[in-house]
Amino acid sequence: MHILLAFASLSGNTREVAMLVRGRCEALGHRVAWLDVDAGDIALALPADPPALCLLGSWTDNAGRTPAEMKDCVAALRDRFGLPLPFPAAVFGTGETQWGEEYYCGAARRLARFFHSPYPVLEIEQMPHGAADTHAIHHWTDAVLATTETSTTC
Ligand SMILES: Cc1cc2nc3c(=O)[nH]c(=O)nc-3n(C[C@H](O)[C@H](O)[C@H](O)COP(=O)(O)O)c2cc1C
Repeated sequence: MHILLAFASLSGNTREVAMLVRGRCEALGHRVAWLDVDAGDIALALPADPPALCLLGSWTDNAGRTPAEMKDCVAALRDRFGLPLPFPAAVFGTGETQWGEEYYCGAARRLARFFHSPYPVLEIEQMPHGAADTHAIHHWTDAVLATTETSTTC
């Protein structure tokens, strides 16, 4: 499958998760377009053709909010492909429970709601630590890919 992986990362935690997700997708033979939304003009970096699947990753800003750069990415996706998106979106995020359960990974939860994501949200506390987090990331990626492949083939 052709997959778009777009992420926002202020200090590197979400980028680390994104790298593990990309590695897993590529190991399973998928083509991943990598989009760091902080790196420049998002509209220019978006692929012209719709991908089979979009993976969105974000850190969470103050009190459960979506960072501005990720909001720009959402607007660019809307402008390029229309809403609802003609492909599914799966969302992962990093956050810190010290902000309170209601705000923990709030951006990832908001994005999943906004795009009516049919997948569970992957939530990682700060950066991925050790085998348990790596396993959770691989398990989530595998489940998203398997569900998408099942729903796009007959
Ligand atoms: C100003 C600020 C506000 C934050 N607010 C929240 C929050 O409401 N909920 C949360 O889960 N994490 C919050 N965090 C924590 C970050 O989302 C978390 O450290 C994340 O892993 C950072 O990811 P990054 O390294 O990819 O930028 C906040 C961090 C900062 C700097």
